[in-house]
Amino acid sequence: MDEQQEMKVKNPWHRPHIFLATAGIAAAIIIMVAIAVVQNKPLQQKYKYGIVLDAGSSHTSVYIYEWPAEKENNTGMVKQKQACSVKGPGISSYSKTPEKAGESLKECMDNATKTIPKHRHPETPVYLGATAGMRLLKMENDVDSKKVLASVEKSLQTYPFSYQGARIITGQEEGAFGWITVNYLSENFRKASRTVGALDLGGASTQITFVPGQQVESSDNSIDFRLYGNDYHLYTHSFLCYGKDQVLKLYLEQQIQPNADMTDNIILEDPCFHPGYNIIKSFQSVFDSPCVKNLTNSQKGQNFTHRGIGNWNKCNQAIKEVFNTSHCRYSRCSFNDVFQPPVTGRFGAFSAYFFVMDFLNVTPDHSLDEAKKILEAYCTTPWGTLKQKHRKVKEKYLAEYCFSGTYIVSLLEDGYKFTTNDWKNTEFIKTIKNSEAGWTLGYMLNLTNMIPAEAPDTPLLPYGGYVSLMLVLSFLIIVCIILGCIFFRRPSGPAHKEII
Ligand SMILES: O=c1[nH]cnc2c1ncn2[C@@H]1O[C@H](COP(=O)(O)OP(=O)(O)O)[C@@H](O)[C@H]1O
Ligand SMILES: [Ca+2]
Repeated sequence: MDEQQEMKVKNPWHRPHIFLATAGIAAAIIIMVAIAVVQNKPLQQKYKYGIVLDAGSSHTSVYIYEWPAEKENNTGMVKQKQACSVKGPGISSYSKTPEKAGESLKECMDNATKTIPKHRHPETPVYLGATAGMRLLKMENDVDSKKVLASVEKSLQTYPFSYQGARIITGQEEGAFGWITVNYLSENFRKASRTVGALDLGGASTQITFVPGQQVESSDNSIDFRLYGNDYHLYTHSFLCYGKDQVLKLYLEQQIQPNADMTDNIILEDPCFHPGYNIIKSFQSVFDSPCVKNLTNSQKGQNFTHRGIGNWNKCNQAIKEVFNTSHCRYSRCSFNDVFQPPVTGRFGAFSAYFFVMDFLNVTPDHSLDEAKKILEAYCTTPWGTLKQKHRKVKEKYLAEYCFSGTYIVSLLEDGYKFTTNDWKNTEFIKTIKNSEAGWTLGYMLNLTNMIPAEAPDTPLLPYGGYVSLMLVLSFLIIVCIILGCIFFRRPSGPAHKEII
């Protein structure tokens, strides 16, 4: 055999079965790599969007939510993309200039137009829900409240989105949708875990919602949902006038005891305000709501001196007076003759609960007694010292944190009958996984039917597992074919002999 012939025989590529095997493995590797690349390539996510305006008593917020377009019915998928705080007061404050209510939304709605991709605009729903500020305005003046709603409606209809209506939501809706939001974001529905109760504190009303351990005796307080294959029977109540701004009016009304011939020299020595706090206020500014009594015209023009004395014990005692516990037509009540079963389980307390407790640095690690000590120290701090220390904090908030914090503790303890253990089970929260806790998300999920009543049929394997299994099986089949080729190929010809 000459040298050239020997080279030819020893070159493995000249043996078809080795060539076949190598080519097969290479093909398998290329296919696997190709699939892996396609699989891991960040697919261009297709998102859908929804907008909810929370028209609260003190201000309006515009929330934009987003969710992957293909997974609408999967709980845990909808997230808050953006929140925009509308400049100026809540829409109910525009009762005498209703056209300004609609105008006030412009900046945040223009923002939403920029944030949401243009091709999604026509299918993006927009909802406006107004809460207790508008409930009170409606009680006071139905025509004015309709004008305000018409004004915001007109403004929202000028945008390229799918306008779905502006309305005053009920207190039950506010409570129930807040509960849905916190449990949806905590994935308690999907995992069928124990739910958490929801506590919302606004400026004009406050809500408590939880799954009770006993029958709800009053139909007004009962609400049922079937979510993800489970039935939930909720207890919920909304106390109008017990948000932190309106309850301050109730409290001041009790403190001032106006008489028919009020003089200009009335001085209110207030234990819930700081020593050194001394401000002249008009009676009108306190008695300007249906939560408190009507003033005569002469009383309306008069002023009083609001003087702080910073006495936490007296403040706490005085606040308890806003809860009427003298009557209860049910087996048990919270206050004001409202049925309430004993609280049970964990609670998430949001909105003003969070703002106040966050400012006062009260955390779930503090016991109820420690929280009271912190409040006592804060309430007795002179007003001048506080203003020096917190120059950037709005003066109105700063002056009212003593009252609001003491009210929160009293609402939980004296109002809802929280024990020290229930307090430990309560967390003050602003957001869950970057989405704000509040009624808006639950409201949108409900109106868009995004939480299915029944749990969807889950595939045997998750998508990732399915792809991996298919890859492994394909690889094994290819290897088997190649081995089969090698194994069953009859050894023949001189080339084969010469290798051995
Ligand atoms: O930073 C803050 N510190 C203290 N209170 C705040 C802060 N931001 C908002 N608030 C208060 O939270 C409450 C929000 O109530 P909202 O306007 O939602 O009323 P509603 O829910 O009763 O209609 C108001 O009392 C408002 O003053
Ligand atoms: Ca609110």
